[in-house]
Amino acid sequence: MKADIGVTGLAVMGANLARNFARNGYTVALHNRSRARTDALVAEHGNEGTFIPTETLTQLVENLAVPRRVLIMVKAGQPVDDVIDQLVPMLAPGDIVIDAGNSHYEDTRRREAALAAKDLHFVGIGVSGGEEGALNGPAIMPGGPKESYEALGPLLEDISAHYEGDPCCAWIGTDGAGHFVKMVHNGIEYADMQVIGEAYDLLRSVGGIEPADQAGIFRSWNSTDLASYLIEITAEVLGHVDAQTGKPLVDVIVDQAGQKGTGRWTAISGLDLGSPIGAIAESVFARSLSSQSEIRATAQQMLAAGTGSVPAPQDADRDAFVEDVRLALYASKLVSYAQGLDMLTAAAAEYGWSLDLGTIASLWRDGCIIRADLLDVIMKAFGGRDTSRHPEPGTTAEGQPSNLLFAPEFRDAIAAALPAWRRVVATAVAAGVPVPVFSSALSYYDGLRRDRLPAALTQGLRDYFGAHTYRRADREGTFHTLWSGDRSEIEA
Ligand SMILES: NC(=O)C1=CN([C@@H]2O[C@H](COP(=O)(O)OP(=O)(O)OC[C@H]3O[C@@H](n4cnc5c(N)ncnc54)[C@H](OP(=O)(O)O)[C@@H]3O)[C@@H](O)[C@H]2O)C=CC1
Ligand SMILES: O=C(CO)[C@H](O)[C@H](O)COP(=O)(O)O
Repeated sequence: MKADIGVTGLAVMGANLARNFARNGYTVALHNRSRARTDALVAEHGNEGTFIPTETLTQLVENLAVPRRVLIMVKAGQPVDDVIDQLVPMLAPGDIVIDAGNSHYEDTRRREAALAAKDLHFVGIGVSGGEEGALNGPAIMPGGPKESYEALGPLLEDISAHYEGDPCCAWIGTDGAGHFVKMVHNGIEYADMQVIGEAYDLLRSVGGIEPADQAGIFRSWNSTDLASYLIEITAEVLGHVDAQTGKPLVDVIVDQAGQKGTGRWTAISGLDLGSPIGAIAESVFARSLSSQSEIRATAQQMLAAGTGSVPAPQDADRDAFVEDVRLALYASKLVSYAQGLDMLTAAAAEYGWSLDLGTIASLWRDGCIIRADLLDVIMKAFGGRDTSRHPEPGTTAEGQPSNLLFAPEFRDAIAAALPAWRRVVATAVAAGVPVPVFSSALSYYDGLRRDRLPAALTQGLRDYFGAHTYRRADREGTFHTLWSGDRSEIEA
């Protein structure tokens, strides 16, 4: 008996994906660099399906049906190259190598080109959903050659999450497109968590609402248009009491947020593409600032003067404040999604990918960390799922808004939230509570809408010190003012 797929790398994600394939009726060959993980998986879960444990990559390959499908789920970076280098000499044209880790999309582009030259298919897929998603159904974002999706897609769709019958998996685009989309998913994930954190901080620092009571507030918000996995688990975390101290767990956890790199990559790519993704970038910087423990400790002594404060709202005012914060959170969240999707459009143009925003939003409706009711509305705003990527019926991508915020339902929602959003940012500034994403998102929104931006002055200054020239609003051409001469204007 040959296996339908081989999985190498059996830590949290690989082991759970392998079990997911097996539970869906596929025969799975298993391999891990150190044998112990393979043995543990078979010992603990061998009854969940048909596994073929192997000791070496050679054995793994020998046990695969043709075309061979090998899924790599090892630590991102050099380990992926190491495994590919070992696998390639053992594979034959038409075989498929799948990298399902959080690899950088440029690495995926490089690896895809190298394997294509050997007539091998290399498929970089983004997987989201953490440990539980990997086992029970993650969101899957596969890139790579479209023809490889014929041999691989059905397996991936079977193990993916499903939203109202639609698999949360569809071919995304060539080479690194799948990993790029997963990277942006994570960038949005960073912003989502940061706006939740800012809401929590405001409710506590200004509203005087303790974590246990906030758990109830977040639980109630999960029945509004904020309904999402992250809001749901926020209620769980805020409601959890530390068994050792009796304090809310959130008060015991060190306030320094970790990061493994995908958020940073999103911010860097945004800069490279010229995409204004300030809300996402601010969420990365917020984690960086949180981790600067020494400088923060010094600043608390050196920069103590002028700490803001506002009176805590009482009773009815408090309810109004809570609702204001909810609306500010929702508006800021919409802006970060708009920025992430806008960045996908920029990347599609840069890399020649045909990214369909409706399809991408549809994949994020379930299984992934940013899953939210909102994503079904976003999918519909972008014309639904592209049927050419998936056999299910759907509408065409024609008439898509050029920015999420232009879709009527979101334009109206933000307009309704705007007064509350401004009040919340103003209150936060007065109280000295940092709200980098609430405020950056609001500035993005205001910046988009403003008829004249101070960029005109920036251009004037650039022309003054560097003869960088400027365009005029009243006629065609490029101009330079002779600043150190008679200050007449010449056509450049
Ligand atoms: N954890 C999560 O929630 C998510 C993780 N991901 C991504 O999935 C991938 C796997 O994540 P996770 O399961 O957490 O595992 P880790 O990222 O912790 O990687 C551990 C695995 O990599 C193997 N490994 C490390 N170096 C090498 C090497 N040089 N050669 C061969 N194998 C090596 C380890 O083998 P050994 O046992 O021998 O040490 C082990 O199987 C990562 O890219 C991660 O970013 C994606 C979505 C969610
Ligand atoms: O990909 C994921 C979820 O979608 C991983 O959990 C990833 O590790 C999250 O990023 P970070 O560790 O930087 O918060």
